[in-house]
Amino acid sequence: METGGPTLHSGGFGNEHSGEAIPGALPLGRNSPQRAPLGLYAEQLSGTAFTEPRATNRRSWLYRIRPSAAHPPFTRVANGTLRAAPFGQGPGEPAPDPNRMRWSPLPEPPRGTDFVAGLWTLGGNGDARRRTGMAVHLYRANSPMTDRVFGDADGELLIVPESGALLLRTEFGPLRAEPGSMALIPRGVRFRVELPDGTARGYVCENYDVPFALPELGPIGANGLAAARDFMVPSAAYEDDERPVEVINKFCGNLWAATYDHSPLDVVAWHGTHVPYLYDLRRFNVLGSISFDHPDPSIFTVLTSPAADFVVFAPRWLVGEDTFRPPYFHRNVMSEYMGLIEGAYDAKAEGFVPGGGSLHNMMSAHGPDRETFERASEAELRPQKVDDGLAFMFETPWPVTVTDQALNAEHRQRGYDEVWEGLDRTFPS
Ligand SMILES: O=C(O)Cc1cc(O)ccc1O
Ligand SMILES: [Fe+2]
Repeated sequence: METGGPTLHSGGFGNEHSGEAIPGALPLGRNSPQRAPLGLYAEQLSGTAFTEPRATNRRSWLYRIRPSAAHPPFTRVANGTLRAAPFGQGPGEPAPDPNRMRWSPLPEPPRGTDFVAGLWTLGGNGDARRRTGMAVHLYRANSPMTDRVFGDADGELLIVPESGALLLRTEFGPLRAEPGSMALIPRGVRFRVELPDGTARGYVCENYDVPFALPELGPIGANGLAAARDFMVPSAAYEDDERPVEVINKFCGNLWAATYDHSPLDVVAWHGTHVPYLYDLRRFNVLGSISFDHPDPSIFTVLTSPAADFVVFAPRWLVGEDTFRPPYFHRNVMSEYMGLIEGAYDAKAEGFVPGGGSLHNMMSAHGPDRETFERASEAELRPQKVDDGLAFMFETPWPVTVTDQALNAEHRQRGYDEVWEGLDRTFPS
């Protein structure tokens, strides 16, 4: 039985939140009363070390019908198209590759593919066993998860829907993530994905590392970029289902499953800092240059962590005088995976399409394609609104090693280098 729909409340990213599906279910004044209210079991879920400083400590207390501990052994199940760090080290796995790469959207999945089965790993870095680095996944699904629930011990999941909404039924309550929003599921939090539109497609940044946080604002001041209060948390809702439910646990890169004799989404009340969030990317307060030059895209950072920044290219005005306005040519120590949620991106005239993606690895030279370069070099520099698309970037300090399936995918666009062909010399000889 589900109590409550996807009602949300604001309360600010990183704050102490709480939820209570039945009044009185949440203990007051202590976390572990001798007997928790309503016969519930108290359980702590720690996302950071117990001793982590207050500002970055993440933990929640869950008050549930049955303790998560009551389960039979986990056994290995097939990983499908999911892969994990370390990448590029197993036999036959591609070595880190400096070439620029671009992909068209994933092909349609077989009928009956749910969110977990539809996860397809593009690549990543670090090592899930050492809690460092990140992975880039895409997903495509045409079937809701039924009688199974997923939890990722390896990291938090930043989910970016591109097509089709996701109804994320989490231990903390439901979140409905539409294209144009992002959801953040903390490490270890269990959830089931339903598909209100029947099908869904999108991107996932799996962060093995220190959890995502809002970036500091420095000279920007007290406001701007993503506002803490725009991160919504679910209202508590629980399932009281005594039926077999398979819990899939992603652990050190592999999938393990155990069948519980009840739904583990049975949390009646909770409080804490280790909670799922939903954020509408159009709430992002875009800042930029109002004089000249194209700012570095770090100004568009929504969330940051040591392993990855999540950067959004949202509608904005370009007013730079005597300025080449699209992204400049560059070589970057950081590695850039980009995806497109809708429309077009101002550095690429064609080929970079919604549901597709590009990878510009550490120090690989990239920037505007020839067509964009020529157009922007001649453009009349009136104030111009860029509002025909929504793109994002997962930017990571370490090279992204792609998986064999990504390197050899039919939907990888061979010949991507050609977009920079014909940038002929104009320097007089
Ligand atoms: O390569 C890209 O398109 C991403 C990007 C955008 C930008 O505005 C400046 C630098 C950069 O890497
Ligand atoms: Fe770039």
